[in-house]
Amino acid sequence: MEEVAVLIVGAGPSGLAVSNCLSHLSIPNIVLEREDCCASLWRKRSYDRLTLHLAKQFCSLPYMPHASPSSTFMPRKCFIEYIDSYISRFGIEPHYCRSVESGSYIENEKKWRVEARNTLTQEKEVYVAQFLVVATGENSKCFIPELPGLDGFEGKIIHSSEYKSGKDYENQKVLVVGCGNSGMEIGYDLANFGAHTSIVIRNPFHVLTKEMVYIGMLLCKHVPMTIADAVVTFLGKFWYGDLTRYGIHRPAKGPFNLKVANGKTPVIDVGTIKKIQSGDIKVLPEIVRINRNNVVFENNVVEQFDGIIFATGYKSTTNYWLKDYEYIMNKDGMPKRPCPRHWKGENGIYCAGFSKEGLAGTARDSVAIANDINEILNGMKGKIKVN
Ligand SMILES: Cc1cc2nc3c(=O)[nH]c(=O)nc-3n(C[C@H](O)[C@H](O)[C@H](O)COP(=O)(O)OP(=O)(O)OC[C@H]3O[C@@H](n4cnc5c(N)ncnc54)[C@H](O)[C@@H]3O)c2cc1C
Ligand SMILES: NC(=O)C1=CN([C@@H]2O[C@H](COP(=O)(O)OP(=O)(O)OC[C@H]3O[C@@H](n4cnc5c(N)ncnc54)[C@H](OP(=O)(O)O)[C@@H]3O)[C@@H](O)[C@H]2O)C=CC1
Ligand SMILES: O=C(O)C(=O)Cc1c[nH]c2ccccc12
Repeated sequence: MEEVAVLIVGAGPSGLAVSNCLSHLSIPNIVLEREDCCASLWRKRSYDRLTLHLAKQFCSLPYMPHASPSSTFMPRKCFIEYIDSYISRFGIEPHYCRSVESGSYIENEKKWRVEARNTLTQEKEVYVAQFLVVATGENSKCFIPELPGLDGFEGKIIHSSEYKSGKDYENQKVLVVGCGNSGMEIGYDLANFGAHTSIVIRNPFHVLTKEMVYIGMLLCKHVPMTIADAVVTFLGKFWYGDLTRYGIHRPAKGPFNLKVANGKTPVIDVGTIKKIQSGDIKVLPEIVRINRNNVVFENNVVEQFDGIIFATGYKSTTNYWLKDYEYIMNKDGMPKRPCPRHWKGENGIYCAGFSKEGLAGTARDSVAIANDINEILNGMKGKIKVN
C-alpha cells in the first residue's frame, strides 16, 4: 500500500498538468496511467494527418507556452514532442501500466482508496490519498452504436481511434458513420487516398474554417460569447453558402455556446466540404439496418460497402471504476456541476479535463485544482496563475 497527498488517475495532458502544478507548490502526488506511455490518445489513438484545430496559444499546459518557431496549428507529432519535453523538463514520472479498477471514499479515515492493476505483473496495488484527481478524459472509451445487423457485416469495421490513414482503402467502398471532426477529416483523407467514400450525416452542425474559430476564440476573450457566435456564424455562412442540399444544416445555437452547453464541437473544415460539393464524398442519411455488406439508409437507398469506419465519438469511463462517483460525476461519467465549477467535488475529489473545452479547459482546471488543494493544505489562496 502506498500513501500520498494527491493521487491522479490518467497521464493525458490533464493528469500531467495537474501533477506539474502540484509539484510547483511542493505538494506530493502520484500519477497512475493504464497505458505504457503518457498522452496515449495522441500517441496511439489518433490518425497520421491530425493537426491541432486550435491555435497553439489555446493548447498549452501550465508553465510551458509553446516555443515561438513552432507552427500556429501544430501537427500531432509536434504536440507529442511538446508533451515529451513537458514531462522531462518538469520531471513528471507517471506510474505506467497501472489500470485503475476502483476508487472509493473511506468515510472514517477521510481518505480515498484506489486499486490499480499492474498490467505487466497482473498484481493489484493499493493507493491511499487525501485528494483524488480524476483525469481519465472525456474520450476514454470508443463509442459504436448498436445498429440492426451490424454483427453480420462482412467487411472491415473500425472505430475512428484505430484509423491511421486511407492508404489501405484505395478503390474500396468505405462508409464513415458520424460527421464530427473525426468523421469529416477521415472522410477527406479516404477520398485523397482514392477510396469511394460516403459519410452519414443526420443532425445539424456548424462548419467553420480554423481561421474563423481562431477569430472566435480571440473575440471570446473580449466580448460576450453571443457576439463571437454571431460574427463566426456570419463568416461561416458567407464562406460556405447554403449547404442544405448536401444534408448540412446549421444549428440554431451559435458554435461557441453550443460547445459550452452540449460539448458539440463545430466541424473545422479541412477541405471535406469541397469534396462533398464536387461529389467525391457522398452524403447519406441515418442508417436503418445492415444486411451482410449492404447498408440500408433512411431514404431507402441501399449501398454495398467494403468497410465501415465509426467516427461516432467517445464516452467517459469514470463511473466504471469510481464507486463513489456521485461526489463529483453524473451517471454518464461527466461532471455534475456546470462549467466553470465542474472541477471540484465533495470530500477531496476533483476532475481535470472534463470542461468540454479541450486543452484550454485542461490548463484552467489544473491550475484551479492545484490552487484549491494548496489552499486546503497550506491556507494559501490563488498561488499559481494560468500561462
Ligand atoms: C482526435 C482528437 C483530436 C483532438 N484535438 C484537440 C485539439 O486540437 N485541441 C484541443 O484543445 N483538444 C483536442 N482534443 C480533445 C482532447 O481530448 C484533449 O485535447 C486532451 O487529450 C484531453 O486530455 P485529457 O488528459 O483530459 O484526456 P486524455 O488525453 O484522454 O488522457 C486520459 C488518460 O487517462 C488514461 N486512463 C483512462 N482510464 C484509466 C484508468 N482506469 N486507469 C488509468 N489510466 C486511465 C488514458 O489511457 C489516457 O492516457 C482532441 C480529441 C481527439 C479525440
Ligand atoms: N484536429 C482536431 O483537433 C480534432 C479534434 N477532434 C475532437 O475530438 C472530439 C471527438 O470528436 P469525434 O471523434 O468526431 O466525436 P464527436 O462526438 O464530436 O462526433 C460524433 C459524431 O458521430 C455521430 N453519431 C453518433 N452516433 C451516430 C449514429 N448512430 N448514426 C450516425 N451518426 C452518429 C454524431 O452525430 P449526431 O450529432 O447526429 O449525434 C457526431 O457527428 C471532439 O471534441 C473533436 O472536436 C476530433 C478530430 C480532430
Ligand atoms: O477540438 C476539440 O475537441 C476541442 O475541444 C477544442 C475546442 C475547445 N473549444 C473550442 C471551440 C470551438 C472549436 C474547438 C474547440
